[in-house]
Parts: sequence; structure tokens; C-alpha cells
Amino acid sequence: MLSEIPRMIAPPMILMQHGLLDDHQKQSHNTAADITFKMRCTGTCFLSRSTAFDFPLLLRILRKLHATGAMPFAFCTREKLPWTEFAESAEDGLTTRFCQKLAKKHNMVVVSPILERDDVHGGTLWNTAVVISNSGSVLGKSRKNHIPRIGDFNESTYYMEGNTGHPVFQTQFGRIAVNICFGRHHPLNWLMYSLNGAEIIFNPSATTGELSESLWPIEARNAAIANHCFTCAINRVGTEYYVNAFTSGDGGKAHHDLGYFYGSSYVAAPDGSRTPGLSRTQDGLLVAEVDLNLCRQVGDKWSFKVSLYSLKKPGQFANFYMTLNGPYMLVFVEFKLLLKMKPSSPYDSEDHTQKVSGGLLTS
Ligand SMILES: NC(=O)NCCC(=O)O
Repeated sequence: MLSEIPRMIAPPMILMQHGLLDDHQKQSHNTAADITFKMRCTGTCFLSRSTAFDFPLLLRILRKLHATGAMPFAFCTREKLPWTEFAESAEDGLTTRFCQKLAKKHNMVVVSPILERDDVHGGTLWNTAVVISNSGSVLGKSRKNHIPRIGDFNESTYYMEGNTGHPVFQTQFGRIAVNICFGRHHPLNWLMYSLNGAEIIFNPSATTGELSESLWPIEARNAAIANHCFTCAINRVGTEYYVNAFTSGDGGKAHHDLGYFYGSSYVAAPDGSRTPGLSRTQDGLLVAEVDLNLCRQVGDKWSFKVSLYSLKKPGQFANFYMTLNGPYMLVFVEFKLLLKMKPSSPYDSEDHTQKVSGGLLTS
């Protein structure tokens, strides 16, 4: 990363962006061997795969499931069986066990997005990233907390908003968090991971060109600046074909794909610098060396987060921010309270704000 500040800690990170199932079927074990070899050569400490749903890559490597080979990666079309049968335990599922071995063998922290089935709680499904330490133990998991209901992304068909809050994992190489895919559109989401102490926030994504490519270079980069942390935006490449046509629920024609997944994975730093993006069309590994001291150094310079804690009504604001695992929608409540306390324009007059109750106009 570009930085004028002397480097003290520099854990190389690797982002893995890859294509769709057909490619992986051909590559299978060779791909896995190749990738892990490259990782070892770079001395990498973190590995994060792209997309919420690239777990079939690892499953595919482990067991030749599904004779048709048609397991979708994005999984948003509302079809259920047989896809839900790919769900697995975050703690000891096949993918997790596979990644544990990799992590230990290569002394590398692994961020592993899977479709989770929580058998302890009624067999519920979640979109989950498992974090595995470089010793091979499962450090924990982070469930996707904003679920898209937009265009062809109908993920609430399978699972709801996650209930794990904004966990941060202390690894040997730094404190990390995982803001899964759609969560990157929500500035307060990044903020919560950062306030909980994350120095690097991974954003494993599966997103398509027309929908989000204009936002892609901005969101994770801006989050790095606003929160004095590193962010890793990871997307996949290619077009996924579904045998059964589906509609977008907008009166348009039925179609067989979600659009083009445009890759372009990158790492952004707290000082606003960023790496070049990986290819729009090819698989890729991005190795970035990051200086974690930059988080504190840039934070001390700009103090964006400090100003949150120093607002005039600390009882209302700071207390909330210090109990950071609560639902952060409460932040809005606090903002509304502030608005009530100090009207700043004719539209925020006492009269008007009194009519606002629970987000609804009462008269
Ligand atoms: N997988 C997913 O959440 N995609 C939604 C599209 C986007 O966030 O750009």
C-alpha cells in the first residue's frame, strides 16, 4: 500500500477472486493445489475468498457432488432444492474442516464464506463467513446482516438477517471483521465493525455489473477512509447460467442469468490509497502488504471516530457506541433525539419533530 509512514507491521494478505462452477469443475484439485502453493510462496497471512457463495468450490474439491454440476454460486433465484442441501455446519462442516487444514499447513488465517445450516437451532440457514486462525482452529463466524431484496438477488428466500452482531476476531496478524456482500452499502455497518476494533474488514461479495459496478470502487474505499481501517472488496468473475428461467418480478422477461460478475477485487487503506483492481474477466490472486499502524496514525490525524464519542450528549451517544453489539438501528434513534434537541432549520422545528413517532408521521 502507498504510505509515507514508516512500516512496523506488515502482514501480506491475499484476496482470491475466481470464476464460476464450470471453470472449477475443470480445475478441481489442481486449482486448490496451485492456489495454496502460490499462497505459501507469498508468505501470506490472510486468505479471503470472494463471494458469499463460493463454498461449492471447496465442496466440489472434496466430493464430486451433483452429477449435473449445476450448483449456482449466487443462489438468489428462489429455487431451493437441491441447493439448500449444500448447507453445512460453520463449526465442523466439510468446508470448514478443509480450510482448517489449509490454515494450519500454511500458517494463514482463512476467511471462508459458506451457506451455514445451524442444526442446533432448528436447522436454520444463514449466509456466514467462518474465520479460521492460522493454528487451524475456528475463531468464530459472522453472519450476513443485510440481505438483498433487489432485482434478481432474492436471498431472503433462504435466510434472514444475521444475528451475530458485528464480531471482530483477534488473529495473530491483526483484528479482522467480515462485512458480507450487501452489507457494504451500509456505512453504519462498516462503522460498527470498526468501532468494535477491526483493523481489516473483509467484504466477500457476489455482485453484477449493471447493478453495482458504479458503486464498487467507491464504497469499500470510502469505508476505509471513514473508519481508519483497511478494507478488502472481493468479487467474483463470469456469468452464471441457471437451467430454469426466472423473472425479476418487474414485468420483464424471464431470463437465465443474474448478469455479469465483474471481479475487480481490491484493497483500500485508511489514507485513501488503494491497490489496482484485479481483472474484470479472469480469476486472480491479489497480494497486498498492509501497515496496520496506519489505522491508528490516520485516526490520530483525522479523528473521525473520536468526534462520534465527543458529541455534546455523551449519555445518549457514547453509551450506545460503547455497547457495540446492539442493533445499530438504534443509532438512528439517537440521531433523531439529537435532532429534536437542537432544531437547526425551519423544517426541524419543535412543532415538526413532535409529530414524528417511531418513524411514522402521526398527524
Ligand atoms: N450477494 C449479494 O448480496 N449481492 C447483492 C448485490 C450487491 O450487493 O451489489
